[in-house]
This record gives sequence, structure tokens and C-alpha cells, in this order.
Amino acid sequence: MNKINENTSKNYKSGFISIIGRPNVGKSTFLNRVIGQKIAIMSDKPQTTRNKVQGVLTLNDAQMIFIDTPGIHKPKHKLGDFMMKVAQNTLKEVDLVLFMINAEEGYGRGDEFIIEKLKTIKTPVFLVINKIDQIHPDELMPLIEKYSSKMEFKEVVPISALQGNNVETLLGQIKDFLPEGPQYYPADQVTDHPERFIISELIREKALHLTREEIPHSIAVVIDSIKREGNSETIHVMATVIVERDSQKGIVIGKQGKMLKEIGQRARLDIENLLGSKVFLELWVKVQKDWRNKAGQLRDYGFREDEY
Ligand SMILES: Nc1nc2c(ncn2[C@@H]2O[C@H](COP(=O)(O)OP(=O)(O)OP(=O)(O)O)[C@@H](O)[C@H]2O)c(=O)[nH]1
Repeated sequence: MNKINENTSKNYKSGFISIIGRPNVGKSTFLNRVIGQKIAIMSDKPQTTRNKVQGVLTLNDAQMIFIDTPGIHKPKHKLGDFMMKVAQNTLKEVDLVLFMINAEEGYGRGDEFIIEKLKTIKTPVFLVINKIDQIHPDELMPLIEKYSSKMEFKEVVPISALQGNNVETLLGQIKDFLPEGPQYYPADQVTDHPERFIISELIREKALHLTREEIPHSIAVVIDSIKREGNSETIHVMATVIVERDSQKGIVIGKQGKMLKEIGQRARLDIENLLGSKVFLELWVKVQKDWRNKAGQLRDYGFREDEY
């Protein structure tokens, strides 16, 4: 069983890290490289990261919880205004901010705006210069000088999130910087993205609908894993439908598995729409008499395969 906080030995380091930067600087690309799975939504279009995404990197001696905030920018409308407030509050609460810039674009008004915000908080900031694969090495120093003249950075780290250059170095520097702390998440948990919750609700909805609500409120769905294997086009989702009684298990599975297949097919189409990717959905059914007492835990995704 995975226990949270199992690793509280001295010298264990942990903390929350927020990645901010203008749209398209490569925040999602970095996060995905670090976590090794395509959890955050990547795109060439600016402003695709609408949700706060947590990617958790667990090492032997440290745990880094990354928060991918929406690109901070001058708000043009109410929603932008709201998103910026959320982002700003996040910045105050984390242990470290990674301010990511695009080496290719250089200093601009968008960065100036972010720097003004960063100056109002006390959280330490690393300047991460991304896309160094796109510039000549000679261009690096003037960039560093320009940004460093605007505010104080604890570290300045040039990387290529796409090609991986210097990413390990950056992780090492982050680790050195983090305070001693507990392991907040189980080692195998890479994200608690709200998509997980939405996916479980999509499956539950199909199950309830197709069984014609013969078993209302008796179904819970737990997402065991969401993984993209290598560079494959397909995302593999494993989920468990939990019912209270054996008879309900029979209903959900159906004759020769027909019902479960139908639930899976319908849910898969919705999940593909949600993730914008092909999905392989693997569904299991389990009987767990008192799952409802554990509902809170279910919603926290703390309920895992080896616990039932
Ligand atoms: N050449 C190069 N391209 C990169 C690098 N990192 C990211 N990109 C590209 O930059 C584009 C934007 O990357 P994203 O990771 O989606 O950027 P983002 O900052 O998360 O964007 P928003 O979600 O809009 O804030 C993509 O086409 C990436 O492939 C890099 O190190 N080098």
C-alpha cells in the first residue's frame, strides 16, 4: 500500500513549484519532459493551459510538485482577470517560482508585466531560459544580463525543454533549493489533474445511464492510471468501477461482458474528446461493500489498486 508521507526521513526535500511565463514559452513541454508523460495539454496555440496542472516528480531524496499556471498576461476580459488572480495567489504560496522565458523572443512587454508581478511577492524565483536550441550561444549572455538587471533571480538556468539540454541540471538546482519536507504524494502519482476526476465522472455517468439506474448511487469509479506509452498516439486509461454487491457487479458486466463493453465504448468517445487524443480504456469491476464511507478518499484519488 502506498502511504502518503511514508518518506519523512531527515534530508528528504519537497516543495511546490510554479512555472510561469508568457504563452508558448514551453511550460507544458518542460513539465511533460520532467514528469515523462503527456499530462499537460501541449499546443502551438497560446493559452491552452487553462487548468492548474500538478505534475509530481518523486525521486529517492526529493519530491517536486509542479504547478503549471496559465500564462500570466495583461487581462483583456473578466475571465483573464480571474485567471490572473488565481495565478498570482498561487505564486505567493509556492516554495519556488520558475519564470520561463523564450530565448528566441527576448525581453518584451509580456515579461515586463510578469516581472512587475514577481516583484510584489517574496517567493524566490529562478529564471529559466528555454529554447536555447534556437539561438547562438553568444546571444545568451546579453539575455541573462538584460533580465538580471530587472530583478534578482536565485538561479539563471538556460535549457531546451524540447531537446532536454540542461533539464537535469535545473532539476538538481531545484532540489538543492527546496526545504526539507515530507513526501506529499505516493511515489507513483504523477498528477492530480482535474481531468482524472472528469474522466471518472464520464465513466460513472455511462454506467448509470446504461444500467438504467438500476444501481443508483452504488457506483464509484476510480481512475487507476492515465498513461501515454512512449511517443504513442494513444493514451491508456485504466479505471475500476466499484459497486456494493455481487449482484450489481453482474449487472455492470452484463451478459458475456456486453454491458461493460458498451459503457467502455461510450465513455471512451467522451474521454477522447476531452483529451484530444486516441484512448484505450481498460475497465475493471470490483465489489467493495463500504466504498461510500470512503467517498472523500475516492475523490482525492488516494484510493488505489492495492488498497482494495
Ligand atoms: N525549439 C524549441 N521549441 C520548444 C521548446 N520548448 C517548447 N517548444 C515549442 O514551443 C511551443 C509551445 O510549447 P508549450 O509547451 O505548449 O508552451 P506553454 O508555455 O505551455 O504554452 P501555454 O500553454 O500557451 O502557456 C510548442 O510548439 C513546443 O514544441 C524548446 O526548448 N525548443
